[in-house]
Amino acid sequence: MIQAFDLTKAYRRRRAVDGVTFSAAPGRVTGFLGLNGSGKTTTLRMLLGLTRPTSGHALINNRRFGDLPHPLRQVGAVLEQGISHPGQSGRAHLVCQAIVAGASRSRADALLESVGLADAADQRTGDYSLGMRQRLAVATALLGDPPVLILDEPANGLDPEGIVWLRRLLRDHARRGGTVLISSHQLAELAQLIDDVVIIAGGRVRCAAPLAALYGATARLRVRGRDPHRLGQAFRSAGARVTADGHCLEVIGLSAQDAGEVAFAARVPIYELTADVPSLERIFLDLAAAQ
Ligand SMILES: Nc1ncnc2c1ncn2[C@@H]1O[C@H](COP(=O)(O)OP(=O)(O)OP(=O)(O)O)[C@@H](O)[C@H]1O
Repeated sequence: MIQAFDLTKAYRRRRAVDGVTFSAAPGRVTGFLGLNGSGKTTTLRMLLGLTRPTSGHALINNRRFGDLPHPLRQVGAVLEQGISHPGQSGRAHLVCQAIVAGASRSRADALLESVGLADAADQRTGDYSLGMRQRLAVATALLGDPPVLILDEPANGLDPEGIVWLRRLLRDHARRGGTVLISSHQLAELAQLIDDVVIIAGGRVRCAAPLAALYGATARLRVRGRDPHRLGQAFRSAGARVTADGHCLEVIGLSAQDAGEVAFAARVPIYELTADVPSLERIFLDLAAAQ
């Protein structure tokens, strides 16, 4: 579990992060989205005890990062590239890090295999491509087999096969009860991976919700039924915004399932019900723009 409570970071007078509160739950993948400069990296660094908050605090599994007894066994992080010495081989880097994390050499070898770097293990990391460095960073994060993963743009530089691999890895981690917090600009990819979403803009959280609820709340339904007037009233009573378009109604604020239930309760037969669900990209841009 990751919890941020009113996290604030000011540089000189400017607040890069301003009262950020959210949580990322075990068993779920949480996407952390924001435009460039919105405060994502600063927030993630505060979660990991790398940047001291001006105010507020963060907990990982109910403790501040600095109070975790075995931090590398509790949290794995991918924060930036260039974590390894360019003259060191991938294997040497991972074996050194395994010693720090209290993991075995055989775990390092197994991870090289599972991230697809076995054949390149003895190459200098300075000669690695961006995608290979990302794979090595993910392997490093997994060394201590931590339940919590915090990943800043881990898909950067990964080819399509690498993205599918990462998606599987993170979903499996969550399925086993792990907590995953991931920032990414690749929204279409992210939409296939995440359960919950936190959107940050100008250092503030604009939205924190399950992705399904966000889609439901922003979906535009087109409904045609026997009695548009009565149907419109029933939808409005259920809290939706309704506009009439000829014999059809446009409904915002209800999921297709809820709209069906409302129509059933109002005893109005439905002839047609289609949902126009906006993409995560559209939702994100609308929320990020509403500063
Ligand atoms: N050490 C620092 N000193 C001064 N300002 C900083 C520092 N670190 C970050 N900032 C500022 O804080 C704001 C948020 O930066 P941050 O790196 O957290 O954004 P981000 O959402 O991760 O952006 P990106 O997607 O481009 O990586 C930016 O305006 C940045 O210039």
